[in-house]
Amino acid sequence: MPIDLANAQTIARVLTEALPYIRRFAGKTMVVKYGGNAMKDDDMIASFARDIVLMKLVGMNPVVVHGGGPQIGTHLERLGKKSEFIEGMRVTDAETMDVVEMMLGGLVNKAVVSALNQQGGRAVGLTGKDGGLIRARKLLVKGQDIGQVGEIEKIDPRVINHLEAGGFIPVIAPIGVGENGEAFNINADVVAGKLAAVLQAEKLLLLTNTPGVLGKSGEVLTGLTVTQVEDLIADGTIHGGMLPKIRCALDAVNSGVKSAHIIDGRITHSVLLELFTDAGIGTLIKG
Ligand SMILES: Nc1ncnc2c1ncn2[C@@H]1O[C@H](COP(=O)(O)OP(=O)(O)O)[C@@H](O)[C@H]1O
Ligand SMILES: CC(=O)N[C@@H](CCC(=O)OP(=O)(O)O)C(=O)O
Repeated sequence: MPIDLANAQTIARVLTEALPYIRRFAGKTMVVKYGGNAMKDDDMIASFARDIVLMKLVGMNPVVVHGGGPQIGTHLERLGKKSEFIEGMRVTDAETMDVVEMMLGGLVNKAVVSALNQQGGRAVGLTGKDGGLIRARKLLVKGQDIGQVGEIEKIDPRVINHLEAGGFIPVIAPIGVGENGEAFNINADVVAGKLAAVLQAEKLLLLTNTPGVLGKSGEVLTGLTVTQVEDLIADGTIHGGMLPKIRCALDAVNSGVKSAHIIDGRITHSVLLELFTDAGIGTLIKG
């Protein structure tokens, strides 16, 4: 079959345009948080997996932290349990904690691992219990006990470093371990933010189900300062699941992560669009 020269040249042009970004980011750690809302179907997961495997193959070190809030919710409903959220955190009794550990550490983690391996990656799934990765203690939300919800006490990144050195892609479920070996449910954004800080990542990418942080008229906000964010929280423009996201993005950039991005994980190849274009997509938060 004769070569379609125009098409081949377009592919060559796209590849060479990506070259400066590939050079800039080679060897750099990128923490990518993949929210449960952005993994609604197999095509979405496959497209995400291709982006991550490509990042790895061109020399970056992607570390994936996944959520699974909607998946936990669906399973709890099947069991006749309704969830309550306070400040974006799921109130987690003992029975809910079992479901969280089953869904995040089991089904969701393995779906992401499997999708990455299907695309030619070598992914390894972990929870914060593995290798003592995430040490946690009970989180009190405004002084209130909301069950087995954890805050991070310490991250020991050695297991991640070993995996990276061996060419593996770590895929982390946001479950922490307490001092007595008990499991804690931790918001995935919080885990991603802290991990990005500990690893001194180049970027923290938070993939969700909105085009970014939206203002009052539905416009995508970008280049937000701490004061602007506090105002948007105070007047209710930022609420619910966006609260932990924006807070951990700010914490990450204040702890040395070069930039944090809240992007639409429903868009095909959103990760590559963010990494390989000057303008990027979604909401950028810089230190
Ligand atoms: N200002 C805002 N801009 C965008 N989304 C917002 C805002 N305030 C609240 N949200 C809510 O936050 C949600 C994203 O958080 P969440 O549902 O926890 O997603 P994920 O599962 O990706 O972590 C959005 O779908 C939206 O309902
Ligand atoms: C304490 C807390 O709320 N934990 C979350 C953990 C999963 C998560 O964060 O998932 P998404 O990123 O998909 O929202 C939960 O139980 O839903």
